[in-house]
Amino acid sequence: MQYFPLFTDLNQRRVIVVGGGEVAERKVELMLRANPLLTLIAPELSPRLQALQQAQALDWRQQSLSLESEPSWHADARLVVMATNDARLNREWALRLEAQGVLVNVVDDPDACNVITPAMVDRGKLLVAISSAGAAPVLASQLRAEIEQSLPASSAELMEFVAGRREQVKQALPANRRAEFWRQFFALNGRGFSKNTQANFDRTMAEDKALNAGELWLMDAEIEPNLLPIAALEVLAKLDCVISVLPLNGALNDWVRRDASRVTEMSESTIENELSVGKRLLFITDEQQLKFLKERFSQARTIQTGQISPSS
Ligand SMILES: C[C@@]1(CC(=O)O)c2cc3[nH]c(cc4nc(cc5[nH]c(cc(n2)[C@H]1CCC(=O)O)[C@@](C)(CC(=O)O)[C@@H]5CCC(=O)O)C(CC(=O)O)=C4CCC(=O)O)c(CCC(=O)O)c3CC(=O)O
Ligand SMILES: NC(=O)C1=CN([C@@H]2O[C@H](COP(=O)(O)OP(=O)(O)OC[C@H]3O[C@@H](n4cnc5c(N)ncnc54)[C@H](O)[C@@H]3O)[C@@H](O)[C@H]2O)C=CC1
Repeated sequence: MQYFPLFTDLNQRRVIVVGGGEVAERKVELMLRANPLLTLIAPELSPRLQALQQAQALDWRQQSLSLESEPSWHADARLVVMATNDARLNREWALRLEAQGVLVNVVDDPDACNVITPAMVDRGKLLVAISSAGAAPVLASQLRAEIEQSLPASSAELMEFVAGRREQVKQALPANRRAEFWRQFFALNGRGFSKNTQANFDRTMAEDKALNAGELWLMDAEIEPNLLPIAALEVLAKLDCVISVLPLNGALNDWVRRDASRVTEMSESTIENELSVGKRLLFITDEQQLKFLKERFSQARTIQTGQISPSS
């Protein structure tokens, strides 16, 4: 790797472009997207640069730079782009700037650069940068065009949407489930923003919660344990807690996971909390309370003789 890619914050940082021709124009237009304080040093400006100067997008210092110029010309610059048609001047100042640790780009002289500009796909917060280290700018440009195709213009809006919901996802999901959440969201939504994006987000969130939520099982206290289906035994063997006023009868007690806790009651809010951290609960109670729990917890499933109810 000849160059290491880094993304530089140029917002309100001084950037100086030397030269006012076609190349300077292209670099200025690119860099203005990053909102720098832009100074242009050149004796004359191309028509497009003149228009930008009139729109106050840049400061123009109308002068020629020379090898004898005072170094103060670049005093506050974070980045300097040398884009005159005087190759010797470009290179000489580039070497001096490099020696002082200033970032410098020389448009037609990679050896004199300590930074080079990649081909880029700009979708707001999402930015793809492609470099060939100067070996093949045309290939970088072709790849850029290919990637442009796979990222709709509305990707930028999608990035804003996603950035605005990162905190919500952090709050809602533990760290080990967030990456999977986002993979599912992008698989469902794709890379563009549409009127369905919010619904796609909500659906992914709901599915993730359902997938990772605990289980609430209901069983009538009158049930005859020997008539339970095999599937019910598997459920019993994985329980975290059994809630039952009466002690469990012998066979049932054997089938429930040995270290599951046994309690005689549990409040609605405790049930909610336990389910939200993935606990598996079994309520053994009378018909009336079962009915109440079924209405209160829509995800509840019932264990009956001969069958267990399908998941909702
Ligand atoms: C080192 C670097 C310095 C810098 O500018 O930062 C540099 C140097 C040089 N470019 C030259 C030529 C061309 N450059 C392009 C195009 C782009 N050049 C860009 C970047 C860079 N060019 C940096 C390295 C980037 C990297 O490879 O990682 C892009 C990616 C970004 C941008 O400039 O915005 C932009 C594509 C943007 C896009 O399409 O997305 C084309 C094609 C065209 O114009 O259609 C040609 C003509 C074909 C050819 O000659 O290959 C020459 C020879 C000049 C001469 O003949 O004298 C040199 C000097 C040399 O090689 O010595
Ligand atoms: N135009 C192109 O597509 C390409 C150009 N290049 C090279 O990039 C350089 C710039 O190209 P262009 O912008 O097309 O040239 P250009 O001739 O259009 O512009 C050069 C600019 O530099 C200014 N300038 C000259 N001496 C100066 C000094 N001492 N101080 C301040 N400003 C000064 C001029 O006033 C002019 O505005 C040239 O060396 C060229 O060979 C390289 C690759 C492609």
